[in-house]
Amino acid sequence: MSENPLPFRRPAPEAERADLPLSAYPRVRLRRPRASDWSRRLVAENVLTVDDLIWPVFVHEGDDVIDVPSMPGVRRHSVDSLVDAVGEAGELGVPLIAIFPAVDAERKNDEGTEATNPDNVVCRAVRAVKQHVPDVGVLCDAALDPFTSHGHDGLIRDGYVQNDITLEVLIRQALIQVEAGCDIIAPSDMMDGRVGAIREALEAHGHHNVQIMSYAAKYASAFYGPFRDAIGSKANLGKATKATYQMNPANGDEAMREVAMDIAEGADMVMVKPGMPYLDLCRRVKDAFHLPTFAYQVSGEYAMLNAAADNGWLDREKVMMESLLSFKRAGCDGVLTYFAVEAAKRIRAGD
Ligand SMILES: NCC(=O)CCC(=O)O
Ligand SMILES: [Mg+2]
Repeated sequence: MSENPLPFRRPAPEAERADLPLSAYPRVRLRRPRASDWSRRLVAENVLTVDDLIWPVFVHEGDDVIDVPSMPGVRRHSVDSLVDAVGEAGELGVPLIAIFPAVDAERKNDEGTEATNPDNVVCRAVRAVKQHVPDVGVLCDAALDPFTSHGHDGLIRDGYVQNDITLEVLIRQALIQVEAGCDIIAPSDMMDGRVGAIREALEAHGHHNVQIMSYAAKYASAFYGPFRDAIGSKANLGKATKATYQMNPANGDEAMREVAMDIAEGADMVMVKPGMPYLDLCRRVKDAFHLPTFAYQVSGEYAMLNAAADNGWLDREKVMMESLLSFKRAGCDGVLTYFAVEAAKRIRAGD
């Protein structure tokens, strides 16, 4: 544990105190190692590599490719154009993509039944990607929000998103995605018990090596707005809140309980979401649990950096790289980011 369990600070013994850098100036000058580029590189504590990048992508039923206005540079792909885009990401060395569907309105209903259709657009996209770009890992969400006419992640009875009946649907959704070739299931619904339920079903069906990356600490955040434009769920959700299942941004200790529960239920890796406003949780989770830990730099974070850059207020490439490096410094093993391909290109170019 990094926290000091004692309620008071132990005074440093004299010998230790003599080594404190502040008292040692000018013997100690922290600027010495910063004086040249080679030295800054030599002592860098963290580095962002292409292996740290997970690329979220959008796919829809049509043959056209549609720009997402609130996420400059992000597109809703057709299955064919998705395969090409993933091919390019794979060439750059991006290890994993996350596929999100924009589902046609007429396929949505209150029960989200399209989520369990083995020929839905997610499964078709997974099959196509695994056929043409087999060396890139594929992650799929388990959650109903892209498929429900109310935009919630679960089934509603008596005006409440019900936990236990939703689990049954999530299990079926996870299984069809795995049968289509998905490598990692990422439950993003925040129902209690979903990781255990999905893990049990995967084991029972012989899918022993399918990993679960749990959206363990997923907050009821206002930073998801542009994502809802991209998958077309914003109008479905309207002014409704997801606060009865996603976490309160005020809470940190509760996130630790969420993570502990998901690990106990069989998660191989966990995620904190959103990213930049929640870096404290990344650090706490990594320090406490020592398992692969990821952050999702969500659509609103991407949109905000782009909007400022488009106004000339920020240097887009620099804030992209700095924001991604901050996830490594906070203890993350990797980051889901809409910048993944661009960042990979920059890393490959050596700058
Ligand atoms: N389950 C995936 C998301 O909800 C993504 C949110 C975002 O990028 O804003
Ligand atoms: Mg949970």
